[in-house]
Amino acid sequence: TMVTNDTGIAAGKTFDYIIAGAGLSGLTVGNKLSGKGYSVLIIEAGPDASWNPEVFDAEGRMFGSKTCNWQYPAYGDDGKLLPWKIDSGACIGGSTSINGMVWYRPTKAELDKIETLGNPGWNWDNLEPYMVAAERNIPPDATQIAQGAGSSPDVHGHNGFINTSFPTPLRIPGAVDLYKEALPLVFPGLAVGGDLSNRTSVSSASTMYTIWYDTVTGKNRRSSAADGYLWAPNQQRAKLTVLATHVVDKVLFGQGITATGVSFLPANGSTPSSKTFKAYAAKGVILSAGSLASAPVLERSGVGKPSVLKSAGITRLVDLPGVGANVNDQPGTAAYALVSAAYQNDTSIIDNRSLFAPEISLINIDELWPLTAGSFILDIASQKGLRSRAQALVDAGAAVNIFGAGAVLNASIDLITTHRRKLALSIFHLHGGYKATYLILLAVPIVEFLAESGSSTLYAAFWPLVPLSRGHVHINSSNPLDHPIIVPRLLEDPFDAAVAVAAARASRAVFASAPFEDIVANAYYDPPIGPNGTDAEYLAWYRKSMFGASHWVGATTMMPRHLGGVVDHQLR
Ligand SMILES: Cc1cc2nc3c(=O)[nH]c(=O)nc-3n(C[C@H](O)[C@H](O)[C@H](O)COP(=O)(O)OP(=O)(O)OC[C@H]3O[C@@H](n4cnc5c(N)ncnc54)[C@H](O)[C@@H]3O)c2cc1C
Repeated sequence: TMVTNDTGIAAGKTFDYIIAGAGLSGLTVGNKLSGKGYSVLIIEAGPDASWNPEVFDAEGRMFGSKTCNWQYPAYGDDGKLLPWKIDSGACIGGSTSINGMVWYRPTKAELDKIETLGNPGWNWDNLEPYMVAAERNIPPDATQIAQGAGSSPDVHGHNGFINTSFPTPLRIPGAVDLYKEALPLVFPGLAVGGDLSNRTSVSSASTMYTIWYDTVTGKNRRSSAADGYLWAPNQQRAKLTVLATHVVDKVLFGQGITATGVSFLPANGSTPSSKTFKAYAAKGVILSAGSLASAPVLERSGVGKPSVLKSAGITRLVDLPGVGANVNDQPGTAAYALVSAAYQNDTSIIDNRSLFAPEISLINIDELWPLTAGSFILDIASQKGLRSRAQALVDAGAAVNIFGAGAVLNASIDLITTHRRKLALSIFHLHGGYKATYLILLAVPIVEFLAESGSSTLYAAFWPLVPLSRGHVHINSSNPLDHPIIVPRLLEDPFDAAVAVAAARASRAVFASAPFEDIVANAYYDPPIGPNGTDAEYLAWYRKSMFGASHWVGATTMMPRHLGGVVDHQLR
């Protein structure tokens, strides 16, 4: 495999495929296509940082580091800069060179919904073999198992390219024990286990990461997409070229809007016009510049929302308003409890390691708002008005699970998912408040809850997992070296706000629970909002302290065009 910064390797040349972005998607697809004998050029804006311990040492990275990080600015609706920046990988390996490395599988219900959204074939049964093929799972050893790690071998691959394992040694086993005890008290019904990839029976477990333990150096090492698919000695390819430190400007189009190649330029220039080069693709161009950069490439190429293209002075080729719309990330924050003096130096409770989130929980809606007699879900079920309204939605092709009088109505979920914001709002109007949204979110976890330790604290980081709020990313000019304008609009939707407040309250309850009695000196340390704090107080704090959880999706959505989609089920 050729990895180079030399423009001449690509300028004016023709390849079977050209790929924009050497991150998770670009490297994986580039590896597979070149492995089948196609000539492939991957153009990556960032450098090769394989030498950098911040990238290869799994614990070498500090939170907020600028190495290999775009740190995109984020804006409010009012055009003002937000106080936090957006982390996104900016070197070979993309975000897998800087991410939290947390590894677990989605549920079948979640994956199957991608298909019902209008994407034939995108379901659990078809995707599961690829999950198996990607992974080389290293089971926990006896010490790790004794400390709460577990492994269900049949929910892992064992011969793939990405190493996954528990860290050596496991982090804060004493505190994790307490978390495992306390979490089900606060989230009744939460199933604690050892392996979070076993999603049929486990929703809280010690964390596995995309890492492997190097016995020579005694360090945990990051297993990035580059590690698995580019640098690995047994993955070298005669026909794969990676051009680093070059930015893809546009896709070149021929007749019938067929992609014929790309224009690109060195990443360190400031005026693009004089330094733009072209490379040609005989079979296809693949955009994999990440969820916040692929949409801008499309817009610069003349594909997007007409008003955006017009104000950037770009000639329109395709009117596709979904480009850059529908952006969403999970709004995260963290709440801290002060650890009592006696435990301040106990490394089984508090440590200084930078592997994120030793225990992770995925909270279902009925664990956040328990389903008890008299709770709103039973109220809703007994309300005739909602039943008939919901029936109307079902008749219109919506997917609604209505639990009432022992009956469960299930239907296609097309409409409710694709228009879920609209339908959620119409249900709101019927019943007021967010509670009715319960109807459409029963099947998937709605909060991710990470149990952690700080320097003198224990803390929980958390976020609504399926936010209904939507933001956008668009170009501001035709200059490919300018950052796009990203407007996240986190926590705009009332349902997201309700989930956020409930998660924040629950985090305090965890540290105020009996298992933490001896360990915690102040469960309400930061924020200093006590047990009687109002929802408004919690929400105000949440909005002030929140950041994007770095799981951005949506700007080039795969779904039918009439629903706002950008690519079809074959990613075209
Ligand atoms: C801080 C952080 C923590 C995360 N934690 C986790 C985690 O713990 N577990 C998990 O599963 N996921 C995590 N993720 C998410 C995961 O890493 C991403 O979902 C995944 O890497 C996305 O893959 P991608 O190929 O779409 O984009 P990326 O991997 O980001 O790759 C995109 C590449 O395109 C390049 N590029 C951008 N613009 C251009 C251009 N114009 N021309 C050429 N190249 C360009 C970028 O430099 C980058 O290398 C995290 C992400 C971040 C940022």
